[in-house]
Amino acid sequence: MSVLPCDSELSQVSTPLWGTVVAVQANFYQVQLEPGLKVGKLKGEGLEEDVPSEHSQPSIIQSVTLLCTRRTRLKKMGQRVMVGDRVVVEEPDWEGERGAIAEVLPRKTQLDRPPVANADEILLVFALADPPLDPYQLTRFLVKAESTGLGICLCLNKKDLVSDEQLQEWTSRLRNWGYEPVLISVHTHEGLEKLSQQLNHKITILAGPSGVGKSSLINELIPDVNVRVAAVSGKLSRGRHTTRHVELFDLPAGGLLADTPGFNQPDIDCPPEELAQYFPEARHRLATHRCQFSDCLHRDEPNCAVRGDWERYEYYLDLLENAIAWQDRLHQQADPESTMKAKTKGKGQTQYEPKLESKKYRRHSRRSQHQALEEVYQDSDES
Ligand SMILES: Nc1nc2c(ncn2[C@@H]2O[C@H](COP(=O)(O)OP(=O)(O)OP(=O)(O)O)[C@@H](O)[C@H]2O)c(=O)[nH]1
Ligand SMILES: [Zn+2]
Repeated sequence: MSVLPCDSELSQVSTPLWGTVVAVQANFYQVQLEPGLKVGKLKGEGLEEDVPSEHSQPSIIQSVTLLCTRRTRLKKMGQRVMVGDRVVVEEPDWEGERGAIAEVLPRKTQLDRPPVANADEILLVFALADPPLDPYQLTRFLVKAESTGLGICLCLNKKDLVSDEQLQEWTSRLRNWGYEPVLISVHTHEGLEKLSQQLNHKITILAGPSGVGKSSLINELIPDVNVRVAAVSGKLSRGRHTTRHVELFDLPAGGLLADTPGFNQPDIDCPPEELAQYFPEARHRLATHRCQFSDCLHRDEPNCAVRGDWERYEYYLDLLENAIAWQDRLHQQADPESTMKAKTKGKGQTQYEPKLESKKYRRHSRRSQHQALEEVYQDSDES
């Protein structure tokens, strides 16, 4: 802990203290205080105990983390405290490194999976090779990232494993999708400086499939963290059961990075009519042209502005089925009888039978239904 005397800023002596929640463990919150002022002197550094008086010296305290509880009042209000929350801390116990969260500031953004408040950006990491870059999987991740409304930084790692031609091909292909990838190699350090600049002073959520080098990248960006790295083959991916545990790491140049295994298998759980907005190619088309029908799903409707020969249109159609399946499931959960029709049997008994699926969303492939089921199981597994 560094303590810098600073007489000139006496007027700013800070109670309450402000901080950012960097980790949540049961009912405890690690709050990293913003560099600020404290009246008094620190024990254990040859200084006497904290006794505020007119002779007390104010000190700037940098990078102090306090283990905090949440004030009962917040609990009663049902105020949730999330990683990334900006909070007011009261009653700091400097020696015991404890405190109490008295207030949560309004959130700029909020993600529920993973649970992170105030994130600015998603850093989506894929590898150019080993594992091979799969455009469909990349699209799923991109759509999921787009649906959060946060900024997206697409980063392609393992540049050292591919030829210049392949790099060129991927770059121009992704530009056509609407993305400008940052090409890096954690092994050779290429591109890392540019990437670090991109992350400065932001809360960034790291996402990407297993084996692409996320842990290696964290270790490189934050040298004292030491996140486990393993060979691609024979390694269990970081388990789903840690999904809800999110921690923010301090980036040396300012900014926080959240490592979130929970993003490894993105489900497409958005309303079908929103999906096109998550494809930059479709977004651009809709910015200049209109479909004939305002509720067009851009499949086979006449005079559709989105349908066309852009590369990912087939992926759009596929993910649309996922989104429709998700919405059907949601309707079913909300009102189980809505997908059943009543049939009167003899003796006045009523029995429910499944209705045909609603007209508008009738085209389900076996594949999307199968995926939907998998997702249901995943969800129940996690809760
Ligand atoms: N050739 C090459 N290999 C890399 C590079 N970055 C990481 N790797 C290797 O890729 C493998 C996987 O790296 P990890 O950092 O564990 O990948 P991860 O994304 O954290 O994987 P999960 O923990 O499963 O999510 C390791 O063997 C790394 O040494 C790179 O730039 N070039
Ligand atoms: Zn359309």
